Amino acid sequence: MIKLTGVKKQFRLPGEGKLPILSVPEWEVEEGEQLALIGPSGSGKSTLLHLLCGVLAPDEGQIIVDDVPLHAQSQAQRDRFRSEKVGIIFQDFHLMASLTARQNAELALPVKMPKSRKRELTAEWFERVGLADRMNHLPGQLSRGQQQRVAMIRALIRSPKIVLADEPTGSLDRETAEDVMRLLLELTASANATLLVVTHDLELAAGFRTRTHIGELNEWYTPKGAAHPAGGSGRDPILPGNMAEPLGTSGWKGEKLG
Ligand SMILES: Nc1ncnc2c1ncn2[C@@H]1O[C@H](COP(=O)(O)OP(=O)(O)OP(=O)(O)O)[C@@H](O)[C@H]1O
Repeated sequence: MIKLTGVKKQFRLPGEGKLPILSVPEWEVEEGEQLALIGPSGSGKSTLLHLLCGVLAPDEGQIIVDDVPLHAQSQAQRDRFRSEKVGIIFQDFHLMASLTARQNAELALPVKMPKSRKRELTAEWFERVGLADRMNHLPGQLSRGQQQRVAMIRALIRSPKIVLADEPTGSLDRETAEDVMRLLLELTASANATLLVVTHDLELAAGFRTRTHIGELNEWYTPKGAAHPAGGSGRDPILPGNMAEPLGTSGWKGEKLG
């Protein structure tokens, strides 16, 4: 579903030359996989999401997402790819304050879709996330957790093949964060969408069966395919207390990439 080969990304800083950000020799994510992306601040997690949805292009290497060679596409082609195939969820929801929750969700639907179909689809989705009675409220009249649920509907309503979430629970309290993450995992699993979540929350990351850690110096670690120490529960008892060490050396039989 996602395959990166020899990807390099750097940014040009005025007066300072080029700053290397990401160097990914090889990395694959399978269709339907749910993956937490963790790593220190500034290690390039958001940059990676921007490359995967085509906002940015790599300086070198190949990025193939759902059979689309993004590295070989124009910005316009990548923009079309993003609107058709990718759902994106942000830490701060990015809802339009002057539109109702339902109107915000409808923004993601094709302009040409009949209004009656839009109404039907949004009603179904608001029911699914438990907000059927809040559809006509403005974002400012909703709690932060409810706003993130609306943003989730907007990201998922077109049934994207890939869902990218950048710190989706970063501005929520613990209980709400857990609820929102649970819902995101359930909704993407039932749609067989591939989910990548950037998070600093190690407790939430521990709930993901697959994780990739980007460390200092662009080191990549992934426990993909490793036997899970916690058996069937999907939780890694090692991770939260052991973040001084990268995942690949923490007791997981992690495969170090790069
Ligand atoms: N447009 C840009 N121009 C120059 N430098 C940039 C640009 N975007 C990001 N960077 C730099 O790239 C590095 C990686 O940024 P990025 O936002 O991807 O990291 P991150 O791992 O998501 O960090 P955080 O966890 O703090 O959000 C940082 O040093 C950042 O300053």
